[in-house]
Amino acid sequence: MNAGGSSTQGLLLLYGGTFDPVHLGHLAIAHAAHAALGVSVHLMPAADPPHRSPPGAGAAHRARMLEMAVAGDRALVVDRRELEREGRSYTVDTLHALRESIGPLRPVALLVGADSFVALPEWKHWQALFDLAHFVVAEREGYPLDERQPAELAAEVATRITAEAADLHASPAGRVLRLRQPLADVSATRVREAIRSGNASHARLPPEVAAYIDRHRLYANPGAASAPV
Ligand SMILES: Nc1ncnc2c1ncn2[C@@H]1O[C@H](COP(=O)(O)OP(=O)(O)OP(=O)(O)O)[C@@H](O)[C@H]1O
Ligand SMILES: O=C(O)c1ccc[n+]([C@@H]2O[C@H](COP(=O)([O-])O)[C@@H](O)[C@H]2O)c1
Repeated sequence: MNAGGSSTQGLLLLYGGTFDPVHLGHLAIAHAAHAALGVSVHLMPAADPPHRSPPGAGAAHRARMLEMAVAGDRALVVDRRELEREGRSYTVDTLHALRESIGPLRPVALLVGADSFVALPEWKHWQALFDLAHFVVAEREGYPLDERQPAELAAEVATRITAEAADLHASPAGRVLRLRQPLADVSATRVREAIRSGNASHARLPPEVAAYIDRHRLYANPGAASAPV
């Protein structure tokens, strides 16, 4: 198998998120996953993310900021599949639709942060996800994976964990790889809070994204979410 990623049969690595807005922590783990797995990372903004209150910026703004953040970066691409679907962006629905188009054999992996992963048992049909994709779990400041995993998740992980990236290229789904990247202590919540309270948050953002937020006055007031792109 070609682990280099250009083949249509190579590992497809999806990185779903609200990206409200995309920040340097997101880009750091995407690059770490690219380095570990040798394939491009498809950053997939959720149109209507489950299990959280509505984003501060509309989907069109969030996708535009992502496109600016990855422009010219050959390791990262924006994947718009969840923007093209009505209703809540449940991951299991996204993966079923993907499997209908690519079939059962191509390896697929989902990149998630440790805080998302420890909440996996709250996701829709969470156990079915392991039949559809691998997981690549990025460590995150404040979320020690070994301590925070609920027992039902730890039981699933115990039989699936691998330290070998090659295992994710060798089967379609079902393995869990831990990504030990340098931690970037950044969150979109803190970025939004800083902007709302009048503080610049540029150090945590790609410069084009910071300029876009300023230009469209995003996150400064509640009406900005649906303002035109
Ligand atoms: N600094 C980070 N380190 C590791 N993982 C991260 C980091 N920031 C985000 N992630 C992961 O990226 C994915 C998408 O995150 P999301 O867009 O919700 O960003 P966030 O910073 O967690 O946002 P918010 O504060 O609004 O919840 C999630 O799986 C999350 O765990
Ligand atoms: O499918 C679910 O039930 C589900 C519940 C929570 C989160 N997710 C997905 O997990 C990814 C990260 O979510 P978030 O809220 O941290 O941006 C994003 O792709 C979400 O759609 C999915």
